[in-house]
Amino acid sequence: MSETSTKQRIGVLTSGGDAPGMNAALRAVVLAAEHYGMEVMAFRHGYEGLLNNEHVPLKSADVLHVLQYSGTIIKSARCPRFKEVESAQLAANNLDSLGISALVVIGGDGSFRGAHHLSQYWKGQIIGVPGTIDNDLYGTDATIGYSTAVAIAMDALDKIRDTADAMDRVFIVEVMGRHAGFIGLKSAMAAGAERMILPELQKDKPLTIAALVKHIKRVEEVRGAGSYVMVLSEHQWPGGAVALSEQLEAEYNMPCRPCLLGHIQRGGPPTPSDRVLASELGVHAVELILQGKTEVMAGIKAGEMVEVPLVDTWTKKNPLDANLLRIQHEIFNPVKKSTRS
Ligand SMILES: Nc1ncnc2c1ncn2[C@@H]1O[C@H](COP(=O)(O)OP(=O)(O)O)[C@@H](O)[C@H]1O
Ligand SMILES: O=P(O)(O)OC[C@H]1O[C@](O)(COP(=O)(O)O)[C@@H](O)[C@@H]1O
Repeated sequence: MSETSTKQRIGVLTSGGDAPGMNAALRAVVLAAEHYGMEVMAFRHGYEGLLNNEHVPLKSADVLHVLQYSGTIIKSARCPRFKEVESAQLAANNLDSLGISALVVIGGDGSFRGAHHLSQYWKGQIIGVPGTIDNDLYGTDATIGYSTAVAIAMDALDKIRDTADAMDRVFIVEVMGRHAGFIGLKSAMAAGAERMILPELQKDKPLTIAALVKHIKRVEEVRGAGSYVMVLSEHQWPGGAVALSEQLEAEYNMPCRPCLLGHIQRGGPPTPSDRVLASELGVHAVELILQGKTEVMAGIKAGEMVEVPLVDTWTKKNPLDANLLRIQHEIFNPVKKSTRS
């Protein structure tokens, strides 16, 4: 506690890959904390800032008009050394020296693992706020940033469709989500893609070029010449969309173009859904602190605020939406089961 203040002091940081809406979550944490008579100390550059004592007080004036921007005003980082015991001990000492009694970690599953690691050496409260475009955290229907990433991917897919249609071309559009196909599935459905290759589906039935070519040809037989747009989650093919499209051309003489969306999916104005989700979850995190909770993630389930044990968020998995998969694979697939071999 600072000498002049008797207010409860809480810490906050953003960690891992930045996600659209993180600023809205920060704003919500700061406004809620002030509302309840607490003060906020932010650590810049995620866990790096916690280790380097790179901290800055955050007041409501600092978070005015930030919720419409992606990125994070306190910066984010990946901090591999945080896995070490000495790092957690150092972080605990730094938090105690600053009189911080609770820490809000805005990030993904790695950041929550880091929070759990810290909890082994620090007695303060720790609350997670799900901030990742990948939507791969158990216990919440949505993570902050996911809606924006899907909207960006859909917008790109719509644009690709225009040129693909004009030239009767095959396109492979690579989207983010190293281990999770949520962005791929939702954007593929939203944009009417002919095919999607997602990490979860790859486990049962890995993609082969022969199967892909067969599907492309069957679609052409059914519909006539036209466009074929495929959504490929990153890391699902050696060399990604570029290598796959080169192989299609070289080995099957099938003109194909790759398009990598990459970090575009993490920028631009967050969608209304992400802004509102981040606002609700940021306030919820502060209210969980007031309730004395620790080692939980503030989440949302069927419109209700929930708290999820931090460990569950990465040890358990949300499956891909089975109904969306069924519709994509069976109802929207131009190639019907009876004609597939
Ligand atoms: N097992 C772990 N123990 C301690 N810290 C971890 C652990 N896993 C991840 N972290 C910390 O969390 C940071 C963010 O994790 P990362 O997986 O990169 O992003 P995200 O939180 O978005 O999933 C890492 O750079 C590291 O500092
Ligand atoms: O920005 P980086 O470090 O290149 O990481 C890219 C990765 O970050 C993400 O955008 C988000 O992942 P995390 O939430 O795990 O950080 C992934 O979709 C992508 O694979």
